Amino acid sequence: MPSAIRIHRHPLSGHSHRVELFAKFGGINHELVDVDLLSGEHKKEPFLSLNPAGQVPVIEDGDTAISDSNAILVYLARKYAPDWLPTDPVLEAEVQKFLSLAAGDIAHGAATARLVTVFGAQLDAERPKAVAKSAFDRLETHLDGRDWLVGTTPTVADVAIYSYTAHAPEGNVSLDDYPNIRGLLSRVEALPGFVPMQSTKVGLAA
Ligand SMILES: O=C(O)/C=C/C(=O)CC(=O)C(=O)O
Repeated sequence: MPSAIRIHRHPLSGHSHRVELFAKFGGINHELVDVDLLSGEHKKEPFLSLNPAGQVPVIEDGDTAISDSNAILVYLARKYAPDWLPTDPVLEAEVQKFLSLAAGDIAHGAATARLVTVFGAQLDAERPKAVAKSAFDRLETHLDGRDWLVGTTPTVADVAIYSYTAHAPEGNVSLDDYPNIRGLLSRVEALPGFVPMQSTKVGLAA
């Protein structure tokens, strides 16, 4: 049996959660390594040798270190759980589109709005809330008549979108107007191996 991959993460980070979630869904042997963001562990050695960008998550798989949550999902799917990443070029491009959405308007929208309430970030929440609403409007329309974002089975796209979308209400972005999105979140939560992200308003600001 290959040795466990190490997932360096923070329990309140949605980027970290998507990697942990996928490791569970893919049945990938892993261990979680908590990074103390409060003390700035991610901005010092030895963490910076793993990821010079100073961000969680990072995985170590043997001698290989990979950062960027979506890059990690693609790596893990290709290596350990290929059913989660289509090889058809059109479907793969569709998956990539949603990974870009997760790294773009979801990160700058719902995730950033949550930074204010959970982590006490000093920024105006109105702009990220508007970005979140625009992204969710598009997702809601896309999901009309679909169970999953791409194709007929769950892919890494659904995992990448899940964490910050499910936790958008923590940033005061309501999901009440988005029944299709709530349906997708419920389907993800019903998959074998699902683990919730820690949900608390006691974050770094506390
Ligand atoms: O790995 C990513 O895709 C992005 C990570 C970050 O932006 C770091 C964070 O701020 C976070 O973990 O939420």
